Order: sequence, then C-alpha cells, then structure tokens
Amino acid sequence: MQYKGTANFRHDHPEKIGVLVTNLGTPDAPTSSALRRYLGEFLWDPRVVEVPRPLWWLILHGIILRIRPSRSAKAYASVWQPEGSPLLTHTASQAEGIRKRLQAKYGNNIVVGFAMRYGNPSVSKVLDEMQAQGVRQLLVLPLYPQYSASTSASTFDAIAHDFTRRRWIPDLRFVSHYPDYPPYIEAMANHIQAHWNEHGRNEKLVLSYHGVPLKYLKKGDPYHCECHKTSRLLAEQLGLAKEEYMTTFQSRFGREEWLQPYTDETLKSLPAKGVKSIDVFCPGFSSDCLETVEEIDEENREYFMEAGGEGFSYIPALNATPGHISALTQLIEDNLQGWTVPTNEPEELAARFRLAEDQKQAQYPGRDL
Ligand SMILES: C=CC1=C(C)c2cc3[nH]c(cc4nc(cc5[nH]c(cc1n2)c(C)c5CCC(=O)O)C(CCC(=O)O)=C4C)c(C)c3C=C
Ligand SMILES: [Fe+2]
Ligand SMILES: [Fe+2]
Repeated sequence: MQYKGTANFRHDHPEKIGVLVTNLGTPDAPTSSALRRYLGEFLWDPRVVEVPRPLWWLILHGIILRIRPSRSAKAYASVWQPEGSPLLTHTASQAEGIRKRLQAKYGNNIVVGFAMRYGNPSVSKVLDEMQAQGVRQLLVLPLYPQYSASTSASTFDAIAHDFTRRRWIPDLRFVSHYPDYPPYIEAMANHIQAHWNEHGRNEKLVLSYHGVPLKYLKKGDPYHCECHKTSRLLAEQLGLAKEEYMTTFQSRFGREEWLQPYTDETLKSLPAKGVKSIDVFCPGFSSDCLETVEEIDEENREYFMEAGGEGFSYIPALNATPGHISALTQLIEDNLQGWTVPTNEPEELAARFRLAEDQKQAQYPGRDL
C-alpha cells in the first residue's frame, strides 16, 4: 500500500473517497416537452454531433426539435416503468449494489453516487453532495465499456466543466474505458451461458453495439475497434467459432453513413441466408434502456420475424446482476489502487502512522520530517 502524505491520518479532517458512476441520461418523463429538453441538451453537445455550430443550431431547432420529441416520447412511453425510465432505475440499482459492496469492505469513508451526463440527477448536483460529505478524492466511472468521444470524452467534459466553478477541486481519476477487462468479459459470458441454459441456444449470437458516424472512426475514434475487441474476447470466453457470432451497429441518427454492418439491415437479411434463429445481446449497454428494450426487443425482433425468422431471443443487459456488480466493484477497486481509504478507527490510524513514520525513517534516516 502507498500513502499520500499525512492528511488522511488526521481525525479533524474527515476526507472521503468518492465514486461517481455515470450513464448517458434519459428524459424526466415520456412526454414531448421532457424530450425536447433532454434532446436539446444531448444533441447540442459538440462531442455527439460534430457539425459546425451555426448550421447545426438551425437544423436542431428548425427541424429536429420540432419533429423528434413527440416521436421519441411515444417510444419512451412503451418502455416506461412505474418507477421511471429503465436506464435511470438500472443505473440507480447498480450504484446501490456497488455502494453495498464497497461500504461493507471500507465503511462510510467511501461515498458512492450516480449521475447522468444529460438530464437528472446532474453531475453538478451529485458532485455538490459529495463535496458536502467531504470527498477529496474522486473516481469517475462512466458505464461505457468501449471508449468513444461522444460518450466517454463527453462525460469527462462535464466533470471538467463542473470543476471550473469549484475553488478546491478533488484529486481525480477517470475510467475512460474497459472493453477488455477480464471480469467484465467473464460476467457477460456467464450471463449469456446462463440464458442459454435456461432458454436454449439459437443458431447465431448477434452482438449489437450503439453506432456512431463512420467519420468518427476515420478521425481516429477507437470505438469501432474496441467493440470488435470486446466481441472477440467474449466469443473466446464462450468458446464460439467465427461463424457462430457477429458484430453489428444499431441506433443510426441522420442521413450520413454510420458504422456498418447495421443491426436492422443485418437482421432483415439473415433469414434469406439460412439463419432462422438468433440470440441478440448488446455488450456496450450496461443497462437496458430505450435502445435495447424498444429498438432491439421490439423493432428489430419484428424485422427479423417478418423477414422469415423463426426464433428470436433478446438477452437482457447485465444491469444490476450480481456478476456485473462484482465486475464493476473490482474495476473500481483496481482504479483506487494507491488511494488510502480514510479511516477514523484509532487502531488503524495508529498503524498507518507508524508505517508512514517507518517509511520516512527508512528513506531519510535520522531526520525529523
Ligand atoms: C446523434 C448522434 C448520436 C450519437 C453519436 C450517439 C452515440 C451513442 N449513444 C450511446 C448510448 C445511448 N444512446 C441513447 C439514446 C439516444 N442516442 C441518440 C443519438 C446519438 N447517440 C439519441 C437521439 C437518443 C435518444 C433516443 C431517441 O430519440 O432515439 C441511449 C438510451 C437512453 C435512454 O433514455 O434509454 C443510450 C444508452 C452510445 C453508447 C453511443 C456511442 C458509442
Ligand atoms: Fe445514442
Ligand atoms: Fe434508437
């Protein structure tokens, strides 16, 4: 273990470690007005839509925000739960699961919260609460396993922007991706295998990821490669041959070309190629949300069955399953290495103090530091 100076050892200065789990965000309600607010914030982010601002302002306000909110509100209404949007409720349960695991081990000196990049609860509100609780070291974990500027970097922008209004910013660590993290790969493989054991296995496993415009890949975004890496490792873990799985990209927006092959076109074409039954899993979505429940399990299921498919099984996201919570907790603990969890236990304080003194004496013999 390493120690960062003596501040952690002081009784009178209760510093804490904060773990902030984030996800994309979702509207507050499945209504046109809530969607206009949510989409207005989301689609104005230059990390998401890389079109020159004046032109994009005209398109966004002149066309998109007049048409899309009511259309999207209907889609959201079809997945809305009594407790709210699936993305929000799953993310809240994930943070709760992580909090229980970490606090069982480290006590209340670790504070766990969750925030949304767009909408509520906002990054700034949750960071205010963490600051009020004495968080001086902050680990941010966006629940995006594959890095993309439109998601991971955009979350970093939100944190950095929040810090511009703080006098005393905390130490910061940011998990920008984890596409090949073995506990994440194993959690998915176990989850898929458990689904197969219970429901049987179809002919092919389709791994569908959210798409991004093709030009982001050409500009150097590693997202496309990271998706393929996750698929390869997951297939290896499941012992699948190349022809037993494929990687596709869903959720296109606008008219330009996005990453291919497209999930919808692929599913429409598979039955004619002799693939009559498929399982679909979305490794990039930590939580079920509009894009999985409505777009995959409703819309794309229909495309496949109407094209002559005979069996379609959507495998739910990892959500707050114990395997996912363990993998995420492990990822957090790996990234907290070297940050001493503060403690007010007198014996632990004394032990740390003695160890720090011994280390100083070994490094600078005879000096009073
Ligand atoms: C306009 C461009 C978009 C890019 C680029 C984009 C990238 C991207 N998105 C996710 C994850 C999610 N996206 C979700 C919804 C959603 N995405 C876009 C557009 C882009 N996404 C829109 C307009 C919407 C809203 C829904 C709609 O109106 O169709 C969601 C679901 C949110 C929910 O509330 O359930 C997720 C999750 C990733 C991972 C990604 C890049 C890698
Ligand atoms: Fe999206
Ligand atoms: Fe969609």
